[in-house]
Amino acid sequence: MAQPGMTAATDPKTELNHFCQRYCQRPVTKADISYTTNKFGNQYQSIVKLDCIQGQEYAGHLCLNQKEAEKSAAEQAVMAFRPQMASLPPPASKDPKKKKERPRLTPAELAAKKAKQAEEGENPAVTPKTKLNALVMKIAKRYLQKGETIYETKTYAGGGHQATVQLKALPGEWGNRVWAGHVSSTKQKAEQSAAEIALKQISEDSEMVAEAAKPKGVGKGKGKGKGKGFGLLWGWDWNMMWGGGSGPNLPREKVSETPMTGEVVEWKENFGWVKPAGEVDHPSAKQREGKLYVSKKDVTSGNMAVGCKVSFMVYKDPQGLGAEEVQVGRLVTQRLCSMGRFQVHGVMDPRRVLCTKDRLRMDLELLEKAQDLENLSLFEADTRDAAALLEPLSSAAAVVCTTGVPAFGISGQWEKGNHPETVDHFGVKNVAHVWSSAEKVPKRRFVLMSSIGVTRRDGFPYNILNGGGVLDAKARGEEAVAQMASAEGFGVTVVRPGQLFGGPYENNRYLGTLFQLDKDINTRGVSVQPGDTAVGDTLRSSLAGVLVRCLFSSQPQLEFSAGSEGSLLPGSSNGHRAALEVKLRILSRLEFNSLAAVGHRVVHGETFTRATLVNEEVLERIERAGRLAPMHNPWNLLGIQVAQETLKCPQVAVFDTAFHQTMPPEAYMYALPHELCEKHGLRKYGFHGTSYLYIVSKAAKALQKPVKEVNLIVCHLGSGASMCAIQAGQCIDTTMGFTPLEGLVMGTRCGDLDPAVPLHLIELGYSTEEVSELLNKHSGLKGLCGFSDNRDVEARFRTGEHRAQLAKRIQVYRTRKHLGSYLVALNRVDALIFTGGVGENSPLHRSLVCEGLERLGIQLDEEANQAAEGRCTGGTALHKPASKTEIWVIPTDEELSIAQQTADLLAGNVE
Ligand SMILES: Nc1ncnc2c1ncn2[C@@H]1O[C@H](COP(=O)(O)OP(=O)(O)O)[C@@H](O)[C@H]1O
Ligand SMILES: CC(=O)OP(=O)(O)O
Ligand SMILES: [Mg+2]
Repeated sequence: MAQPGMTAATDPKTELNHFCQRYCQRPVTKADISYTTNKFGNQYQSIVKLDCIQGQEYAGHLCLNQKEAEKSAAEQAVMAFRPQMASLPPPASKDPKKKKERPRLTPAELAAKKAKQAEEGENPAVTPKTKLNALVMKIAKRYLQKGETIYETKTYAGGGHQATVQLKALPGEWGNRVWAGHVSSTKQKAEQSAAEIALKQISEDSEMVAEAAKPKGVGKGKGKGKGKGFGLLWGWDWNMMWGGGSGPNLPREKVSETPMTGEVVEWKENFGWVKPAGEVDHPSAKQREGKLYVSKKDVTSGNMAVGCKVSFMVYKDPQGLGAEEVQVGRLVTQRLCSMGRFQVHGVMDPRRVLCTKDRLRMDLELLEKAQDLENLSLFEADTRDAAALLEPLSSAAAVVCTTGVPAFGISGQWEKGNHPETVDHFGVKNVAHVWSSAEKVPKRRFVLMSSIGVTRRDGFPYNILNGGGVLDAKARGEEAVAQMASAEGFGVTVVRPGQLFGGPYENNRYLGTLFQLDKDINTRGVSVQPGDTAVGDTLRSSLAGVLVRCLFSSQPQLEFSAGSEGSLLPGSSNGHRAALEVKLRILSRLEFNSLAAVGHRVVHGETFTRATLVNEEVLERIERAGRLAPMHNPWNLLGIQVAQETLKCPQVAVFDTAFHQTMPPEAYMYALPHELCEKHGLRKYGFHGTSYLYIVSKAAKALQKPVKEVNLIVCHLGSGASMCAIQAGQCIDTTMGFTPLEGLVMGTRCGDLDPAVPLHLIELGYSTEEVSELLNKHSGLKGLCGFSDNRDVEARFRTGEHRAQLAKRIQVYRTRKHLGSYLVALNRVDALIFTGGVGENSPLHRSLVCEGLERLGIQLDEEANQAAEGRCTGGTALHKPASKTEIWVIPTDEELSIAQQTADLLAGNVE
C-alpha cells in the first residue's frame, strides 16, 4: 500500500483513488470516480469523471482493451493533479486499524488549515491550473487531449523561472495565444502564475464566458457519437479549426522565441555555462560576463561539453543538420512546378543531393507533363546553417518543410550530428525562423511534415517508434513553428503521416506511386484525419498531394494526420488499387503489345495442387481463404481483379500452398476431432511453396541429381519464414500450418504458440480481431525487441543489446528445433539450403543455426559462409568437404517461378 504522503502506487487507477481520498478527506466510492469507455474500431478510449472534484473529466489514449484504456484515462488525471498531490494530507482509509497509525490532524490543526484555505480561497487541489483546465473544457465542450495545453518554462540565468501557457483547445485565435506568468521561485509556481493570468483574461472576456455557459451540444460537430465519442470530439475540434476565421491577430503577451546560438564554455556534471553568440535581451543576461547558466535538466538530449555549439534555449548540439528524406520534398517540388503558377525553390541537403533538374524533368516526362522547369531553382543548404537558408527562403510566400531523420540511428544514419534533435527540432525551428524573419514578402503559410504518433508518443506502439526520441524532437519542432506562427501571424499546417512508403526511389521500383500525382486526392487511399488520429502507412505521393493542398488553405492553424485508409479490407484499398492500375497500364503500354497471361502469387490456395486459370469459382475460393492469410490474400485478390479489368488476357493464380499438397496425413493433420477438421478444412497447408518449387530445381542442379532424387531441408527465411522437409523432390512437412502464422519466429508473426494463449487473451477482454492483429503484426522479432527488420535486430545483436540478443536467440533456437525434427523425418539429407532475405544475406544467422551441428553431419565452412554473395543465382556451397550434409545458399526467385508455372499451364505442360 502507498505510504502516506507518497504516490508509490504504480497502477494509475489506484493512484487516482488515493489522490481523490486525500483531496476529499474521506473514502471515495464508484459514484465519485466513474469510467466510461467507447470502442473505436479495435481500440478503446476511456474517460474518467471525477464527481468528487467538480466533475472534472480526463480522456485517455486509445488502447487495445478496456482495462488499459481506463488506466490511461486515470493516468491523464493523475498527471494533471500530480503537482498538487504532495501538498495534500494522506488518504482516508476504510481500514480502522490503519487509521490509528496515520498522523491525523488535531481538531485545532484542522480548523487552522480550513481557515488558511478559506483565506487563500481554495482547496489545495483546486489551483489556477486545474481551474483553467475546467474552464477550457467548458468552453471547448469536450475533454482535453494531450498536447492541447502547453506549459513551457524558462529558467533564467540569475535564477527564477518563467512559464507560458498556450491553450490549443480554445476556439479561433484564442487557441494561438500564449500567456506568460511572473518570474517565480519554482517551475511549479511559474506555471501556476501563467495559468492564473490566462484564467483571469479568459474569465473577463464576455464572449468566452458566454461560450462556457452554453450547454454541450451547441457546437457544429458532425460526429456520430453521443457526446462522449471520439468521433464527436474530433468532429467538433475539426470544425472549430476550420471555422476559426482569419481575423486580425488578437493582442498577446510576447515571449522571446528567437533561437540563438552559443558555445558551452564550462560544463560540470549537472550544469554549466553557455556563452551566447549574440546579445540576449534580458536583464539577467549581463550578469556573469554574459554567460548563461544551463541546468542538465534543460538539456533535451545528448551530452554537453566545453566547446559544444548549442542553441540559446539550450537545445542540443546543432552540428550537422540536414534533411534525409528528400523523396517527399521532390514530389512536392514536382507538383508545384507542374502547376506552373509559382516560382519554386527546392532546398536540399548538400550531402545528399538526389534531386536534380534533369531527374525532375524525367519524372515529369513520365507523367506526360514535360516542361523546361524555368520556374524552378534548386538550392543546397543545410538546415543548421541559417545563412545558407536565407537565399532560398527569404522571398518565399510559403514553405513546405519535409525534413526528417529516420527514427533510429542504425547503419550510421544519425552520423555527423544528423539526429532527431538537430534535424526535427532545431532544423525545423531554424527554417521557420529564417523564413519568418525575412521581410521581403508577406508570409502566408508554413506546412510542416511531422509524424503520426507525435501526440500519442507515450502509448504503444509509438513509444517504441520514439525509442530514439524522434517523436519528442518532432513535437518540439511542431511547437516551435506554432509559436512562431502565432507571434508572426502566418498560417501553419502540421501534417502527421504514417510510415512513408512508395517512390520515387532511385530505381523507381514504385513507379506507380509516382504516377499517382495525376489523381485526385480522394482516390488514393489516404485518409486525412484531424489531430493525430490516423493509423497505417502513408504513400509518399499522396502525402505530397496533401502537403501541396495545405499551402492553399485559408485557415490559421491546422493539424491533421494522414494514414492509409482502413487496414486489411480490400474494399478500402484504394491506394493499392490505384498503384496497381497505373503500374499495369504503363507496363502494358510500354513493354508488351500482346500479353499471353498474367501470373499472380496467391498465398493461400486451400487444396489447389497447381497453378490454375482464374475464373469466378477460383476467385471465390481465394476470397474465402482471405481470412486465413489476412496479410496476403486480400491483396493478391485485388491484384487479380485489377489485372482482369486492365489487361484483357488470361489470369493465372499460382499458390504458395500447392507445393505442400504432397504432405502425408501424419504431417498435415492436427489432432482435433476428425469430422470437425474435415468440415472446416482444419489442416496444415504450408506456404512459400512457389519458392520451394524453384529451390528444389536449383538445388538438384547444384547437387547434380535429378529432382526426383533430392532430399533437402530448405529454410526460407524472410519477413515471413518457414522451413520445408523435401523427400524425393516433394514436400513431406513444413513449419507453416493452417495459416502463415505457425512455425518459426518471423518479423512480426509469433510462430508456434500454445493455442491456449490466444484463448486466454480473449478471456482477458481482447477481441478476436485484436488477438489476430497482435499475433500477426506485433509479435515475432518486433514483439520481442521492437524491430521487425532482421537488419535492425542484427545491428543491435552485435552491439550486445539484451533484447535483440534474446530475440535472435529465440528465432535461431526455433529454427534449430525444426531442423532437428526434419533430420529425423527424412531418411537422408543431401543438403540444407538457406534462402529468403535473411537466409540469403545473413551469414550471422546461418552461422548461429549451424553452430555445433558437426555431430549431426552438418559442418559449415565459416569462411565460405562469411564470403557468400547472396545474389549468386546458381547458389553457393557453404559446407566443409567432410560435411555429410551439404550446405548451400540459393537465392529464391518467386517471380520467375510464377512466370514459369504460368507459361507451363498455358502450354499444357502440366502433368
Ligand atoms: N544483409 C542482410 N542481413 C540481414 N538480414 C537481411 C539482409 N538483407 C535483408 N535482410 C532481411 O530479410 C528480410 C526480408 O526478406 P524477404 O525475403 O524480402 O521477406 P518477405 O518476402 O517475407 O517480405 C528482412 O527481415 C531483412 O532485414
Ligand atoms: C506466406 C508468407 O509468409 O509470405 P511472405 O514471406 O512473403 O510474407
Ligand atoms: Mg517473400
